Amino acid sequence: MTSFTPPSPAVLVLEDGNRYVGHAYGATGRTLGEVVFATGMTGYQETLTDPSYAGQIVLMTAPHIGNTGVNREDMESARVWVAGYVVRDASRVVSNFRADRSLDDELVQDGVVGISGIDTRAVTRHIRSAGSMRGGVFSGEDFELSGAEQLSLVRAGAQMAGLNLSSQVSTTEQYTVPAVGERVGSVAVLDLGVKTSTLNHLAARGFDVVVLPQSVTSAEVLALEPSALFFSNGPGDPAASDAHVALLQDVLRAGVPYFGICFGNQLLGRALGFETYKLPFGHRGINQPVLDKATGRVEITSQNHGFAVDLPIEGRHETPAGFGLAEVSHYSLNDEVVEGINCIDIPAFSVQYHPESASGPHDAVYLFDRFRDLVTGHATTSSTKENN
Ligand SMILES: NC(=O)CC[C@H](N)C(=O)O
Repeated sequence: MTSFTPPSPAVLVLEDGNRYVGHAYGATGRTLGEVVFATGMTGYQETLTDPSYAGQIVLMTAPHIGNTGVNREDMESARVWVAGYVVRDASRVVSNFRADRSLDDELVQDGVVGISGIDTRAVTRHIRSAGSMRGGVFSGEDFELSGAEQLSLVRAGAQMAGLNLSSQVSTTEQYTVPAVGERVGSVAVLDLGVKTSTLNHLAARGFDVVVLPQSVTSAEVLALEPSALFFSNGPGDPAASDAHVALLQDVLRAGVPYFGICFGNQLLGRALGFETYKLPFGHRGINQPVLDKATGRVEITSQNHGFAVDLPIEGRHETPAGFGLAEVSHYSLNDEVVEGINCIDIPAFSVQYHPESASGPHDAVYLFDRFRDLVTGHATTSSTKENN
């Protein structure tokens, strides 16, 4: 006779007092973080291993999660980074030829507390109107805590606004990913939570990719004499990253070409002297429409951000930090949030979305070619200047 073990209970508690009871999934215990929703219908493994999600309890709107398991090739970093995971229906069967373990096992291995059986549509609709907020998932013994105790733990948790998380996700040692094919130069990458796909895209454009810890100084970056500088995506509030902003300003003043993705776009905005602000519930998904103003082309993009640069989408703007003119190159067709910055007078640009996708459509991959062309074009211009 087989015996049925009922799933053990878990609860998702939001800081406004809302509670959603479901089943324990992944590691058992307690976790706190900012509750955000992600709308990608595919690609949960890439989402979970994107370091930008550190400190966040991620809720998937796709109702069925885990069916393709976890495999080695789709890791965007060495581990799952989300602080917690909320799903509707956790697949009990792994069904993919590439899978080498289940998502449940992966979450347990990385100590990530999750919850399944949640009406994720209801939570998403609530967050969409009330905004992202702090929350907690409680299972095992922590499920037995009183509702009041759970709520006070949630309310004592860190707010995402003002949080610097770079040191939690960055490499501590410098390492290099060698250029693939014909070498065009080297790019210094500030690892603020970089994804593997991004490094591979840069290497595939002929760059030796020198990945640097987030604690590096501008003097150390310049001593490497890189052909270009790149700032990655990453978790936390860009307004709490003053040291990275100062580093970027120093390197831009030295004339080094720059490309930034997501956090790297927000930090370029700040380095130019503009402000960033927190969005009500952010953009997280793989079908976010963005307009490329220069071409009029609409790109369907992969996104994951809760903050944005405060800059009018029309016109060119004098940069308060003295880097000449800058303009918005791309903006969101959903809500006109800035999705890209182009500098007119210095060789620097960035996008708020994810051209490396992983997961998501490949519409924006041309930006890596644009970066290579900026660097090689720039090298030609400087050597022409030197020759004259
Ligand atoms: N993916 C990212 O780089 C995210 C940037 C920043 N942490 C945000 O939430 O907006």
